[in-house]
Amino acid sequence: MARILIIGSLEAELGTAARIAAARGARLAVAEGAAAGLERLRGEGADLVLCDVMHDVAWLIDQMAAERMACPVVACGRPDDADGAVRAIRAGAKDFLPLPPDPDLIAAMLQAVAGDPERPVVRDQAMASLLARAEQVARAEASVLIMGESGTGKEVLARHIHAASRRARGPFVALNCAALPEALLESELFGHEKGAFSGAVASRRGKFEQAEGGTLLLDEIGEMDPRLQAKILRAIQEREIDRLGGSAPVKVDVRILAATHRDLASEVARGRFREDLYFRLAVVRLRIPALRERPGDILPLARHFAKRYARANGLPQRGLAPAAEAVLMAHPWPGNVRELENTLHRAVLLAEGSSIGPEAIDMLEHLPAIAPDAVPLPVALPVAPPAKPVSALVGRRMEEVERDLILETLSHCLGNRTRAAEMLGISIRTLRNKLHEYRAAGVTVPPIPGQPPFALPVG
Ligand SMILES: Nc1ncnc2c1ncn2[C@@H]1O[C@H](COP(=O)(O)OP(=O)(O)OP(=O)(O)O)[C@@H](O)[C@H]1O
Repeated sequence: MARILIIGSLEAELGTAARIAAARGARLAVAEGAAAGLERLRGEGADLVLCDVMHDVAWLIDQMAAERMACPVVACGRPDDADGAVRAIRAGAKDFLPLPPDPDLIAAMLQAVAGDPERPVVRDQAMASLLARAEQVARAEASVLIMGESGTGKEVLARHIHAASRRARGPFVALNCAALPEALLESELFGHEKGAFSGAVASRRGKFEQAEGGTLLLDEIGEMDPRLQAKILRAIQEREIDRLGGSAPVKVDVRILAATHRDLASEVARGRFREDLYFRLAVVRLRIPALRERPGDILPLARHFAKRYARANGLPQRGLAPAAEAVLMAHPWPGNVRELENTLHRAVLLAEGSSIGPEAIDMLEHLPAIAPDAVPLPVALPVAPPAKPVSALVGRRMEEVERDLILETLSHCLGNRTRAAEMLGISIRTLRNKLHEYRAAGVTVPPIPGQPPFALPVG
């Protein structure tokens, strides 16, 4: 369940955004202004902040950075307030949500921060027995280590364990340990006292305290620095944590789930992961098979995503043609469920007939990530439909291929930045920076839907 902090008045159109988010299961908190919002973030944290551009978004973002808070901020305002939008984006807002809000955009934002609230789709026997085991261990209090390749559904499984546990009514808090530099990760996890570092003007509770009575997922734990590994071990063993700069430990009642795509046992053997922490975390180990190891899940998942993305895009529901099913079954899915999801998202947008045919199944080739600040690429660049093998791209410059892919994806998404970034597996900010570069080089960029092309010069 996503925890959203809304900064602004609910009487205006922001209230509509709040109602849509609440109807989709988000847990809401409201603050009247940026200072009050910051105060709530120090206390309870949030997965996402929606801030009306009437308030000082730039101050809020600066303050959050100074206090080492990593939560994304989305600015909201009238679509004709281009100045407000530009200011907010320049200040570091992740996105601009035009009001009145588009329910699909809110759904996409919620999904991006909190994953899919639905039950995992499972058909293959390998996965069904894993799910049964997960439900069985959910009721215990032991830590669980979830292993599996990237995109196999580790976070989905963690949420399922939380939902099936006695802590289901408590919060589920997730933190990606690979996404943050060490200092930021430390204060995200443990919080800090006033004066702990130069920007710490007030005390703040970290994720451990925010997850009180619930579950904390430490995603990509294999990437964690050994110093922080020691602190996590202490939190599990002693059930208490130390805020940065704190003088007394704080008791915490939190169940820890950890996920990794690495083979942690061999990380231990290489001296890169603490053995004692490994044994603490791995009381129960669940390994999610790669999608190619559970072919029985491919078509049920594909149908599920086809339905979901048709609904999200306001398109008619279409089934998969047998030839399209054959293409899906023949692919090895190195990017696992996330790759399948992106493929079906594209297919729903590309399909033209009464069913989704093989021509709409447009697999991506797997090349190394290009953008250095992109989120780990679940499916990599560039596009190579079956009729255009990757060899056709040989001789072209990487940045040129990347540009074509980005612009093409954006026009498939009818200019919708949030969806395009999601499909490309990069952050909205990376997408925006790229578009800005292209525009500066004189390339035509599809406008934001419902806005004139010049309204938002930053993309
Ligand atoms: N069984 C499933 N049913 C429905 N959706 C799924 C399932 N498994 C994965 N997904 C979807 O696939 C995407 C990737 O899943 P998830 O983020 O849980 O993978 P992950 O293994 O945690 O990835 P990473 O290692 O990159 O963090 C998500 O959008 C998720 O909703």
